[in-house]
Amino acid sequence: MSVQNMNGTKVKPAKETLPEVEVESNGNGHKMYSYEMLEEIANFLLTKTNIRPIIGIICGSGMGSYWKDGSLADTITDAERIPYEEIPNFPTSTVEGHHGQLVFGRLGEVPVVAMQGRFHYYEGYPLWKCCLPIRVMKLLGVKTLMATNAAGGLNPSYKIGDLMIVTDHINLMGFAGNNPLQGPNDERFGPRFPPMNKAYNYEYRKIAKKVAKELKLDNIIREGIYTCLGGPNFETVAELRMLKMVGVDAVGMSTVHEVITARHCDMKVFGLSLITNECITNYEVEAEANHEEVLDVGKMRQDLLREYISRLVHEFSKV
Ligand SMILES: O=P(O)(O)O[C@@H]1C[C@H](O)[C@@H](CO)O1
Ligand code: HPA
Repeated sequence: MSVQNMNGTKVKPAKETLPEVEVESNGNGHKMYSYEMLEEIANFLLTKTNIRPIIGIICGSGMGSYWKDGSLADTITDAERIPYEEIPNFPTSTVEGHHGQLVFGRLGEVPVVAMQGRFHYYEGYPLWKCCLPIRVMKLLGVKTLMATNAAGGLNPSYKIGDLMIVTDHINLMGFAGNNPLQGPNDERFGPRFPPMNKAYNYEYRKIAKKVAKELKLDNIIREGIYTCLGGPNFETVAELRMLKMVGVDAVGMSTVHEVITARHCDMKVFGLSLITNECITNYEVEAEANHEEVLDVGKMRQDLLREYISRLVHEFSKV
């Protein structure tokens, strides 16, 4: 459901959030959920479904979360949908294009759980809370995270509608001292100082390129470096020029902290960006980035994404 704001733009109405039960301080003014609380959330979900997912999929903006018919999350069979509002102590989605539910079911034979809607820093959630579902997935038995996102194409050779296999990321928010792993470390999830040089699984990336070739997607498949800014504003020309200089290929507002959280708890990760708009690095250009275009490109590519990701799930499940 959406309402119009004063400018006539469609926005999601604010939802009432459940009262938070916060038990541990992360030493930075924020409170975090304990391992036991996350276990409670996972156990609650396990009572709601018989599906035991091994792959978790995060649907990016407009990529299965908004366009109800034919979207990736709607392709899942034996689907059991659990709205975020019904999950105790779970955040809620506030962004248009992020439906706000977990979908348990199967893609082919493979048991999966899809997040039809993710949480972003700009919604007001601290990074650890944006990433809470990843740890819940881990406790559900998920071994592999497939994080998809909509992103602006900064690499000049990229075109709108291209798919970028993420080879690596630059954690810009981390440079500014903001990290989802900040605070006391619970070794049951992972080590205090996790390595990040193998963030995006090499084998998966090879498979993704092979499958893209088989599906004749060679002309739209790219590989590159993603970075996340806090949002919600899109970037200035000067910011984009700077990001280009340091080797960024695609710019978004998510994924990096999710991947860090997933790697911390030893999940294997695959990242995929849909290039939904061109990053404008020239003051003479009239066009402006906007969320509607992001959602429209998601819709334009939904059939292709559904086919590609379903194939990848099948291949990844064999590794
Ligand atoms: O959830 P993702 O990262 O796919 O969403 C991108 C970033 C912003 O949330 C939004 C901007 O249009 O799309
Ligand atoms: O150009 C962008 N910048 C940041 N986030 C985005 N998400 C989609 N497009 C963009």
